Amino acid sequence: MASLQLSVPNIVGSRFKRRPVRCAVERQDLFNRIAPVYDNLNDLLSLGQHRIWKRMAVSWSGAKPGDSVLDLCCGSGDLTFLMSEKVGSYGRVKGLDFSKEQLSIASSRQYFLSKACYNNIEWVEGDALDLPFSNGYFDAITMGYGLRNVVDKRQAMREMFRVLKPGSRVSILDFNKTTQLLTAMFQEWMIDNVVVPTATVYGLAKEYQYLKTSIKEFLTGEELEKLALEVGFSKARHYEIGGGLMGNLVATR
Ligand SMILES: C/C(=C\Cc1cc(O)c2ccccc2c1O)CCC[C@H](C)CCC[C@H](C)CCCC(C)C
Ligand SMILES: C[S@@+](CC[C@H](N)C(=O)[O-])C[C@H]1O[C@@H](n2cnc3c(N)ncnc32)[C@H](O)[C@@H]1O
Repeated sequence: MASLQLSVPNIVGSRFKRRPVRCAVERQDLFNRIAPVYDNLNDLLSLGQHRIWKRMAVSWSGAKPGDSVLDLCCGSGDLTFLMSEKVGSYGRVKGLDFSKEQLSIASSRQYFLSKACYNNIEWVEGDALDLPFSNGYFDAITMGYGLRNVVDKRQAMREMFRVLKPGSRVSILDFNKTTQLLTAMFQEWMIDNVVVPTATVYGLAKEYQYLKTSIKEFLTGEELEKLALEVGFSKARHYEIGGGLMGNLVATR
């Protein structure tokens, strides 16, 4: 088990080849700020349901024992740990994120959760828009609640296509920009009347208000499928889950 230095987590060095744009720096700062409460608020505000949605995303990725896989925008590592269990000790998992604080939480969790297979995880501080990996490197990719947060969704999709092996899949879980009026109204009501008031207790109101604007600016399931096909994926299908509140795009290279 890698020795953990809590102050300096076992993260591979920064692999930024270009400076993130201002908007990306603002998002980087946002996720650094919410890192200490992120996991607990996800459990509380989704009544633990997000763990089911994440397991579905990992299953859809097609990851199997011995694979080399990537969890993009890994944050505190929820999907990274699930992918680690899926590929086992002979597999390899890279969890990439540009938030040092999120990666620090992930690295600490790896140490305290201390499952043998978690030795197969490498944490990488990097940019989803400029991945530090070779073409055709991964057997599967997951991206949980990341695509909505990157400043250039097309570039992120291009990079996922580039680093995937032919015939392999990417599984992208996020909020669903639903076209169902009642679902949209419920989603917005929950954010306004439950999520943001709860986050306010932690002094994070504006960070969680961002959820609403980011969903409004996101792509619908149909638009996500179209984007995946445009960048070169051979197949793309968006599944609505969680009563339509969430969605998962599965695309095959
Ligand atoms: C795991 C979830 C969200 C992750 C997440 C993604 C972001 O882009 C953020 C941006 C800014 C701040 C926080 C996040 C963030 O946490 C989904 C579940 C957690 C949500 C915060 C709760 C959403 C509530 C649903 C709209 C309604 C749930 C109804 C029912 C209890 C299942
Ligand atoms: C909502 S969190 C999702 C974390 C985790 N995947 C999960 O499902 O809980 C979004 C993550 O994306 C990261 N992120 C956003 N834009 C990024 C980029 N361009 N490169 C790398 N990470 C990015 C943030 O730092 C944050 O940790």
